[in-house]
Amino acid sequence: MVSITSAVSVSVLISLTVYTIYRRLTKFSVKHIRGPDPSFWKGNMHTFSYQSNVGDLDFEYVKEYGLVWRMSAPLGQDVLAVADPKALQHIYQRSGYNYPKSIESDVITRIFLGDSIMNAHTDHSHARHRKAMSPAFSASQLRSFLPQFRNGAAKLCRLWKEQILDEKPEGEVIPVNKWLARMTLDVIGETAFHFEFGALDNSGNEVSKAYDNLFADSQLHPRLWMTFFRASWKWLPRPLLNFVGYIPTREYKRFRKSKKVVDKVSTILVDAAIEEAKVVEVEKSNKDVMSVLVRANMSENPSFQLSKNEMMSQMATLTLAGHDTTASVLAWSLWELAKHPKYQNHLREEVKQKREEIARRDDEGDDFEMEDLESMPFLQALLKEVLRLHPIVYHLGRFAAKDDIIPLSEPLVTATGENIEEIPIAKGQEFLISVCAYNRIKGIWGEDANEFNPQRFINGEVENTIKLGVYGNLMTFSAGTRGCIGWRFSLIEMQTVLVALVQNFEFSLPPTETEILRMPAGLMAPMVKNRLKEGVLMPLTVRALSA
Ligand code: HEM
Repeated sequence: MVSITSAVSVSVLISLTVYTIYRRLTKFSVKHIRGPDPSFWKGNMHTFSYQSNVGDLDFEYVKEYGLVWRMSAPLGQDVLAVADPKALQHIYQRSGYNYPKSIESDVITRIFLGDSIMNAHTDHSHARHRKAMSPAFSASQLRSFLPQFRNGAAKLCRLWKEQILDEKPEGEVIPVNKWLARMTLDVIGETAFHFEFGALDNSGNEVSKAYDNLFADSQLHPRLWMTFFRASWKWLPRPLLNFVGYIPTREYKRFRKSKKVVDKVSTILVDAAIEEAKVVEVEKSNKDVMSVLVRANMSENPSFQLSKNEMMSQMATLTLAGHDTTASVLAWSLWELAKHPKYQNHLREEVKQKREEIARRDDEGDDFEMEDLESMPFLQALLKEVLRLHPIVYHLGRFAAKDDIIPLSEPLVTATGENIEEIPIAKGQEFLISVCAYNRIKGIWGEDANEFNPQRFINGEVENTIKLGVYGNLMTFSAGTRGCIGWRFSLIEMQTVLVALVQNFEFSLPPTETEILRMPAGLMAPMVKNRLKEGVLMPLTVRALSA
C-alpha cells in the first residue's frame, strides 16, 4: 500500500516538474526575443558594467532589436531588457506590487541602508513605510524647506568666491561635483534631520567622507566572480543573504563602513526626534522630515508603525538618496550649460527678468518663491532635458511575482521574423529596465533625442501619448507605487541652486581637453577619461560675475 502511495506521489511530482519545465521552455520562454549573443557561462549582463559611457550598449541594442531585447545572466538565465513605454507602464503603474525589485538590488541596498523603504518588499511593508514618510514630502512641507535650499546655494556661492575666485578674475577650474555633493549633504541634514553636517565648511567631515566616491569605489568595474556570485543569490535561502554584507570584499567593506558612520549619527537624531515629539506641541515642533515622520508614526495604527531601527534606516536612505542624486544632476546641468553658452545665457536672462519682476512686486525681499521658480519655462525645460539625457539611476531591476502578459507599444520582431504585440512571461522572469534607453526613444522625444535641446519641452515637440513616470514623462525618478518620493524635493532644490549659480557665475569647459565619461558605477557617475583613479569628477571653469 505504502509503495503504491509512494509511486503515485513520485509520478505526480515528476509530472509536475516536467510540466513546469515544459511551460518555461515553450509557452513562457522568452528565447524568441532577439538580443546580443551571450556566452552560456558568463551571460552578457556584465558588459553593461564595462561600457565607458552609460547607455551606449542600450542605444545600440534598441537600434538593432527594438524596445525590448533579451540579455543573459550567467548560466543561461534570460533577462528581458525593457525600454518600451507601454511595457513599462504595465510593469510600474498597472500591476501594483506584482513586479518586485530584483533580489540583487534588495540585498545590496539592505547592506548599506538596513530595513528601509527602498527594500521593503511586501506590499504591506512598503505601504507602511510610504505612509509614514509621505507627510514629510507634502507640498506645504516642501515649501517650508525653501529657506534651507536658498541658504545652501548662498553659502556655496560665497565659499566659491571667497576661497577660490576672488583672486582669479579670469576664473578657475573647480571640481564642481565635490562641492555640490557637500552642499546637498548639508541641505539634507537641515531639512531632513534639523542637523548640521557642516560638510561645506569642512571637506574632511566624517559623513561626507563616508559618502565621497561611495559608488565608484564599490560598484565600478565589478570582478567577474562577483557577477557569478550575485547571479546565484536567487537560489540561496533568503536568510543566508543577510550575511552577504559580511564578506570582506572592497564593496561590502565600503558599504558597511558608511552605514556605521551614518548609524552613529542617526541613533542620536532619531532618539532626539522621538523625545521632542513627546514633549513639544506640534505647532512649535521642528519641521524637518524626521520630526514629521516620527510624529506621523506615533499617531499611526500600531500595525502600520515603523520600528526605531526602520526609522534609522530611513535616515540612511534619505541621506544617501537625498544628496548624491541631486548633486549629480546639478553637476550634469552645469556641464550642459558650460557646453552650450547659448542656453546658459538664455537661463541667466530668464533669471534676471524674474528677479526684476520680483523686485517690482509689493513683497519684502527678493527671494525666488516656489511660484516664481515654477513660472520660469526655460528653467523647467532645462532641468527636464538634463534629467532626460542624464538619468543617474540608468537601470532598474525587477522580476515577475506571477505569470503575466506584457503589452507592447509597437510590434516587436522575433527571432523567427514574427511580429508580436505582447510577450507572455513566467513567474520569476527577470527584467532589466533601461531607463537610459527609454529616455532617448526618438518616437517620443523627437529625431534629435540624442542631443541636448531643452526647447523640445517648450515647443511641444514631445509625443507622450503613454503617461509614464512621476515627472515629465521621464523614467528618471522611476514610476508608480515605488517611484521616487523625493522628486519634488529634489526639483525645488535644483531650481533654487541653479538660479543662484547662474546669477553669480559663468561656467565653461576647462581649457585643457577633458573628456567627461558617463561611468557605470551603480549610479551614472561623471569621470574624466584617463583620470579614472581620481574617482567621480566634473571639473569646470567657473568665473565669478560682477554683481
Ligand atoms: C535627481 C534626484 C533623484 C533621482 C534621479 C532619484 C531617483 C530615484 C529612483 C529611480 C528611485 C526608484 C529606485 C528603485 O526603484 O529601485 C527612487 C526612489 C526613492 N527616492 Fe529618489 N531620486 C532623487 C532624489 C531623491 C531625494 C532628494 C530624496 C529624498 C529627500 C529621494 C528619496 C527616495 C526614496 C525614499 C525612494 C524609495 C521610494 C520607495 O521605494 O517608495 N530621492 N529615487
